[in-house]
Amino acid sequence: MDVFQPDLAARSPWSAHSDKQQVTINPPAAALEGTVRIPGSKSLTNRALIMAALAEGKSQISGLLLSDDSYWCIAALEQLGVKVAIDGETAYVDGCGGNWPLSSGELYVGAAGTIARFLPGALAIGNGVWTIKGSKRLSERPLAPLLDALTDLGATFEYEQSERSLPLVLRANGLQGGTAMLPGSTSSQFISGLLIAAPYAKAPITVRIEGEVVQKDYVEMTLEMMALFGAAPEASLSTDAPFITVPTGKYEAHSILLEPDVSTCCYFWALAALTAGRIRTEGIDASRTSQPDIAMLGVLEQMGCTVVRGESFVEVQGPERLKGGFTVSMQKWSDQTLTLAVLAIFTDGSITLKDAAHIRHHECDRIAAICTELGKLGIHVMEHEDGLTVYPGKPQAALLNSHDDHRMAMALSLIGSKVSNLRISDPGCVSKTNPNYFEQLAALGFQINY
Ligand SMILES: O=C(O)C1=C[C@@H](OP(=O)(O)O)[C@@H](O)[C@H](O)C1
Ligand SMILES: C=C(OP(=O)(O)O)C(=O)O
Repeated sequence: MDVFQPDLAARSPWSAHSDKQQVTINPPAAALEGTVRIPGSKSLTNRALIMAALAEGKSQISGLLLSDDSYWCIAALEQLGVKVAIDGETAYVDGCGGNWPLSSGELYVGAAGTIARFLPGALAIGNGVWTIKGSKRLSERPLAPLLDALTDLGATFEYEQSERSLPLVLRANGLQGGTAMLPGSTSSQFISGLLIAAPYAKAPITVRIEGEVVQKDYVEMTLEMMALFGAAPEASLSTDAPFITVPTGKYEAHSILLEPDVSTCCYFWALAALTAGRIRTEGIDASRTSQPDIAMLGVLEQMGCTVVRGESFVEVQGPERLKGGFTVSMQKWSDQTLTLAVLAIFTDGSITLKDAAHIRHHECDRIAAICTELGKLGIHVMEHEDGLTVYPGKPQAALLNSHDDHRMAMALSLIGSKVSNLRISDPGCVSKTNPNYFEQLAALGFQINY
């Protein structure tokens, strides 16, 4: 077994199964058929929580995700003195109007890239001294371009371990206006993080983006949410020199019902694809959602699935035989690279996934990790700098390592619909975005044993 220590300190009280060494998955006895209730979107939840906290007045956020990433977001906002009341999947947030009630303290953001990239700017608008810490992996993930941009706009950072990464101390003294430059190639979250804070700067901020933006739709999602909370950013994203200008102002409290998490839906749509089954997920209008992973549906159709896009549901029916033999650019929706890599095993031709070099900086080096784990199953894989090629094969049962990465665990679990006694280490890591994942599989007829 690999020597690999998950960072259990990043598991929140909303996690489950972090005490379990491994899960064994066996395929369901009957064809997969059913409706799966998917929890709220991580990306929408953390954006809404932070904007509601900055806003003037009381916001109601319904359809909230209850997972590690949202737990640490709420915990950090409470450390800043913001009152957040949770009732089921609804949060009531007493916004601070841009003046954080407290002016110093320590914030822990777990393993959440969204919080690590969205909070520094939001804190920099005020006056205070804040220590920000995160999981071991999050402390290795890139942050420098955002910190440099915030430094240029007036924030001061000191570093407790490595330069320009967590853990850090932020001395906030308001954000100046002006132009900030950010690269687009490493993480869209840097851009979102600066945009969220920008209305509270002392003068308008223009964010200029250098190079192509990975996962650009997440920037659009940020702009849409800012508009819902009353901001008026002006974006020009489709040009060679993309920029966004944000006028000064304040967010206004807003009541909002969040969509289910499309990234999580993808694992269930993939299960329908793999088993010639039929799975329906409720609450998503595929023609309107801003969540980029909705692109999965088009690729599933290319693989032979039948997809019904309802006004408030999506249903996927898998074919007798999945088709492969194509290349997909994952630049815009790279969280599903792992899911497609697993689907590729069970098709009639190799699949190449490209333009996803940035996922080497996610919860683990996802390209290296998926190649290693598929290799353990006897699957032929070619690793590329920006992706991988997966060749169809017959996986043998194995113990797979989830690399403390919720998407590794959820993607690898799909193999359990085809292979008996598939084992995955540290199943609790799914709680970053979907603590009840293995219970959802059990409800569909999988045998799940810890
Ligand atoms: O803004 C967001 O909510 C997200 C942006 C993406 O990150 P990167 O742009 O850092 O790749 C995505 O992978 C992540 O799951 C959510
Ligand atoms: C990359 C991801 O998360 P994060 O928000 O931590 O970047 C993810 O959920 O796949």
